[in-house]
Amino acid sequence: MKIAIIGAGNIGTAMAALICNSGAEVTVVARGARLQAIAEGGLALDDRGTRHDARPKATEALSEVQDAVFLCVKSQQLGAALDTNRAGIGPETLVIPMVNGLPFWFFLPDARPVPHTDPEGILARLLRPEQVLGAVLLMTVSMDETGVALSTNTPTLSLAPVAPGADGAKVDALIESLNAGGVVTDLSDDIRAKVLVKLMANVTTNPLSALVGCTLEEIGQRDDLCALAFAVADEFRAWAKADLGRDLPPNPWLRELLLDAGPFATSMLQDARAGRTLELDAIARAAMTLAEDQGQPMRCLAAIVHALDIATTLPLDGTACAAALSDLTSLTSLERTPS
Ligand SMILES: NC(=O)C1=CN([C@@H]2O[C@H](COP(=O)(O)OP(=O)(O)OC[C@H]3O[C@@H](n4cnc5c(N)ncnc54)[C@H](OP(=O)(O)O)[C@@H]3O)[C@@H](O)[C@H]2O)C=CC1
Ligand SMILES: CC(C)(CO)C(=O)C(=O)O
Repeated sequence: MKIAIIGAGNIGTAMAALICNSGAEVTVVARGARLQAIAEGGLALDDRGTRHDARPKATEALSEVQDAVFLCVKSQQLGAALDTNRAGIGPETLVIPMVNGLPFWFFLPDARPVPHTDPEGILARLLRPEQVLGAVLLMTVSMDETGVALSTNTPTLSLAPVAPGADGAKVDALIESLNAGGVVTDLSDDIRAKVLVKLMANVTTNPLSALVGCTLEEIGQRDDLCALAFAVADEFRAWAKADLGRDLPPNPWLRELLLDAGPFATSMLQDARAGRTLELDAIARAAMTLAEDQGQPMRCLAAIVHALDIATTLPLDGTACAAALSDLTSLTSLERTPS
């Protein structure tokens, strides 16, 4: 199989290093110094002490049609990444956006749009719903200063066509390649349920972690942070039930997950520390807007997003952090006090 990975950050590097083990012909799309480094020295993943070194092809843009293309960029970068690589994506190419957040395809094949996820309409224009595979990746990856991806758990991936009419044989062949490379992959019969559970974990932790500079474990351990995460979870769960008829796991499940995750800096905290754009549109604003449209605004999440929007540096330092936490905590206690 010809498999391309667009984006050679945390997830793209980890995926490329593993898929190269499978015998597939792998091409990585990167840019700038990262492209040069991969072209010259390959790339590597260190999975809890086991190292996977790989020498995929490296290019600035795809020029040959692929069997499958993994989009390993941030959600707000999907449109531009697709556009630049149009030559590698034919009508039969499977396209797998490996992003967190509420995905642009969530309501397909219905026409209902997911706000904030395809602002320029590029994804809708360039992709046929039948060629898109929804993906939920459970993996924690960061990168060391030499460009080696570091992961702390076995990558587990769920995939599923987002609309009827997908090429089932090609999907099966892709799943076989992924498993052969060491990405534990299944074909999900309810990918949207998995998206919502993963998003509940991200929406409750990523923005908060970027604001106050805490790891997942710290959110689980500190009562003040955990209360805020739970307040967002309550809002998100209420929207998912009212709008989508979906039940999501309860708060004790969330706390267990956070404590089990250990001292991991979320991808949004990594972005905050590096001064990069935060992935708030897909992870927070999409669901916030849908909930607002339903007359059920997510006030606590909106307050965290507002605090991120007005911050001059992120994560917040000592005094600013204490003030923001005090404001947020008073908001959640007001919400929980019956009038
Ligand atoms: N890290 C994690 O543990 C997890 C992350 N995720 C999700 O996975 C997705 C990817 O995250 P992550 O890997 O951490 O993000 P990174 O920011 O580490 O990687 C994104 C990479 O894509 C590159 N890129 C962006 N646009 C293009 C383009 N047009 N052409 C080529 N390269 C491009 C960026 O390059 P440049 O630096 O040049 O901009 C960067 O190297 C996100 O949605 C994230 O939320 C999901 C599960 C876990
Ligand atoms: C690994 C995990 C679940 C941590 O929140 C994540 O998806 C992220 O960092 O974006």
